[in-house]
Amino acid sequence: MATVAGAASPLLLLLPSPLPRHPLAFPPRRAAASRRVLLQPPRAGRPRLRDRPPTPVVEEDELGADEEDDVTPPLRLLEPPQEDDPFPPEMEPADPDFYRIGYARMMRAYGIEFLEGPDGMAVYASRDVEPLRRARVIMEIPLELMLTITQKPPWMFFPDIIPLGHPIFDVIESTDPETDWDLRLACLLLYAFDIEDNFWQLYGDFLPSVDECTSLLLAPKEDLMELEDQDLATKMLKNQQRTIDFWQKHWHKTIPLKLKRLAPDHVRFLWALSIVQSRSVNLKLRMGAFIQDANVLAPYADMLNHSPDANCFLHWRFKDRMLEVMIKAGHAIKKGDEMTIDYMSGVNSSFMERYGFSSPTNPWELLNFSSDAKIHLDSFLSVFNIAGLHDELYHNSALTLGENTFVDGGVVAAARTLPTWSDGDVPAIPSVERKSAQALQEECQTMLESFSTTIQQDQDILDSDGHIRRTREIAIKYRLHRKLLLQKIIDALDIYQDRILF
Ligand SMILES: C[S@@+](CC[C@H](N)C(=O)[O-])C[C@H]1O[C@@H](n2cnc3c(N)ncnc32)[C@H](O)[C@@H]1O
Repeated sequence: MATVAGAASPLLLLLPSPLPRHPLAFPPRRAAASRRVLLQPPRAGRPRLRDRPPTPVVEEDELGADEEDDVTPPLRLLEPPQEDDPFPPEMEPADPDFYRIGYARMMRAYGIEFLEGPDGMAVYASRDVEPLRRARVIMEIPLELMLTITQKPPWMFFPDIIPLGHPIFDVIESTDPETDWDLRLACLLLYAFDIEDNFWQLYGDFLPSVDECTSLLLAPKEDLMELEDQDLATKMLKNQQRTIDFWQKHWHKTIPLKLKRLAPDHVRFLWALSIVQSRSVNLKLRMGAFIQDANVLAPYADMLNHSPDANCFLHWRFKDRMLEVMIKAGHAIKKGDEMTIDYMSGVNSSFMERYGFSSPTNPWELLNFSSDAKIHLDSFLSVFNIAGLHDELYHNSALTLGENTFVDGGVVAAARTLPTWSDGDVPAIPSVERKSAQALQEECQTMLESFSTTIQQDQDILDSDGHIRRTREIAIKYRLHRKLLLQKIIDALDIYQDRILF
């Protein structure tokens, strides 16, 4: 397995040498391909170019509740002392950490490695971690390595890399900060790529290329049709059009070269927007006395994949403006475990719209049943050892013994999406329950048959040796995942009928 450890760091280029080599440094651009060792062999026609180490909402400190969260250094401490204006003797020494801000701070990581996995680059534990009473930091990313744009006017971006008068400034200024956060961040990202030796110019080599990106913004119409979800396909076509309209409006023929070269064609802009949508996080930043909601691209943390049972979360450390990735308290980690965060609680179509992936075991997935049949909620939950209320259904897989791995996010989704009833202590009548379960199974079967392909046919397409475009692959997976969930619900209703108590 390839790790990024021991390679030369693009960060070093930003720093006055000599500096110690960072253990998590990425390989330089030219070496990237040769250092690659994959967990899975690369598929024909789609070489992975990267040894690369989100979008999720950051859990931030309760303001004022954290000991660390109290110092925003007063601005005057930023000013170098003037000869005729010495510091008054009573002035406190400045927090030395504050002066380390700038490109002098590097990303730090502990006990993890960045590896290629089945879902692209991902973060894995490089050692065991005992369950802890408190969350433990595994990555620290300083503010100055992140690209940040505030959501509300007066908008601010950070780092302040755009010189006054550069036309990209006006392009960003023309957007609506409330609705166009992604267009704005894409402009900032494209600009950062254009600055010689800027961190992002180097980090860009570790981002997925146009061919590797899973975003449906890059999907041709024929791939969108493979989704077999008209609503999602229409939405994505609209999103593509919005992006192309924006690009055409600002990248017309008469613009200066310094703007033109940022996105010479609309595909470049669509790609930048895909990167921003699939890798940014929302963050509350404290700017002096103000709290600002901001959209942020956080390098390295953006290599974390999603899981609804994530073992990590993101945390903004106000004191020294660090984004931390932390292991959740109480989680035991084994060497080789994937470290994940929870991007959001949403249905597969929402994940597809923003990130370009879906899951057959997404516990939040929903189906529309039209039948009047209902099964008894508590009986269904108790058969599968699921607890909780409708929006917080919970299955403790640690209690599941040995061979019984049937219960997964798909069964939790079944409990959430099946039409159910519950009436105080009124018990279920088994014969009525069985009839209802069968009616719901029939409806699932009808939904399955409404697709143009079967589960087997989809699997055959995905397993075939020929080259398959990334966006076609994820579109086929999306409809397959829906079918797998329908099949899972049918199987769960079989088990329910067998095990219902009377
Ligand atoms: C924030 S990035 C994570 C790093 C990414 N795997 C990479 O290769 O750079 C988000 C992207 O990772 C992939 N991804 C994340 N979580 C996933 C999951 N649970 N299943 C499949 N793909 C996932 C999707 O392509 C998504 O757009």
